[in-house]
Amino acid sequence: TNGSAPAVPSDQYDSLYLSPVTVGSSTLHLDFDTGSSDLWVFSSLQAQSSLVGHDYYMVDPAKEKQGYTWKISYGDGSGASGKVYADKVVVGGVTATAQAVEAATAVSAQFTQDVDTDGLLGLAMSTLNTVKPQQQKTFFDTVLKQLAQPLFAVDLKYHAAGSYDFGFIDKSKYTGAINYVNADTSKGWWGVSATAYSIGNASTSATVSGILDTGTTLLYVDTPIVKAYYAKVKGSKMDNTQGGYVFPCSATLPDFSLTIGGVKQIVPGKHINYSPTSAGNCFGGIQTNDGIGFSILGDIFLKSKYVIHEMGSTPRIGFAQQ
Ligand SMILES: CCCC[C@H](NC(=O)[C@H](Cc1ccccc1)NC(=O)N1CCOCC1)C(=O)N[C@@H](CC1CCCCC1)C(O)(O)C(F)(F)C(=O)NC
Repeated sequence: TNGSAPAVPSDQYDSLYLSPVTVGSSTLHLDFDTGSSDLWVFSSLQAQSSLVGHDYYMVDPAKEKQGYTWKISYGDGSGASGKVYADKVVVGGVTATAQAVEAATAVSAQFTQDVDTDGLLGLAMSTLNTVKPQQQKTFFDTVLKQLAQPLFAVDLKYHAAGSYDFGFIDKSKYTGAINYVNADTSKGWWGVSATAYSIGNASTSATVSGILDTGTTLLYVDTPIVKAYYAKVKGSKMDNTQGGYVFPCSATLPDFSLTIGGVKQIVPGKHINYSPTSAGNCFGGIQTNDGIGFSILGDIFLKSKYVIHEMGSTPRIGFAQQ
């Protein structure tokens, strides 16, 4: 089988993308996240007050995996925890009959106040799953054998609805050739490395290693690269109150590219103007990975590409131009 689910921006800046998923008998809107491996949902186990504005999973005690718990914390300091159920999960017509559904008993304030997100669907390796006493499979791992091809493809778009394809490559969603590289899954993520970057049409050799991450809004790379980029943006500065590089909203932003598998993967300058700030300037889509330890190729990087994540005998990543 195969199937496709839409990926709809949650706001006008593409802060995150939401996809409809049937969990048990409810349809929830989840953030598909290649940076983590838990499928967790807002649930009837939470206080009613934290459910306001959310769709949520009505737990069935008969489906509980007795004694199983989960607890996850994310790079931005948010987190959630709860209990585990085995239930039907359907994504774009692809059905997992007994998927581990992690029902929240508690979520951090950031999730409660973000009323669009009803949970996350992790698409990293199952080795990162937080369920105890026994780690559980991601949705992708659960359905892998029934998929026509062992892959999912990510088609996030700039200020528009895109899609996640499971089990097939949709030729209508890209142009030109697909360029494949082996994925480094040793840390549980979809790891890639670049051998150069370019700002405008000037190329510089450098090793940039990081992860593809649909659950991260921006593109985080090494500080020297970030400095070199904003040196080309008149009026740009590091603004600690805003938490990153900002610039005049009228600035012309150069294109940025990373060379992966010998092919330049270009991020259009337009995509690097992420959003206006409360201070009247604009916040950059490229920011420093200081404190993270590796680069994160998030939505700013992904939204100009069709990216195939193939879990074959050797995991591979395919890049194509949208
Ligand atoms: C800087 C290091 C990464 C930060 C990254 N978070 C982000 O990128 C959040 C996502 C978000 C958008 C809207 C509302 C709420 C949250 N955005 C964010 O921090 N910003 C601040 C800068 O401006 C852009 C928006 C993250 O933790 N991503 C998680 C998944 C998110 C967790 C919070 C809810 C949304 C999904 C991740 O799984 O992708 C991870 F890999 F980073 C991770 O922590 N794995 C364990």
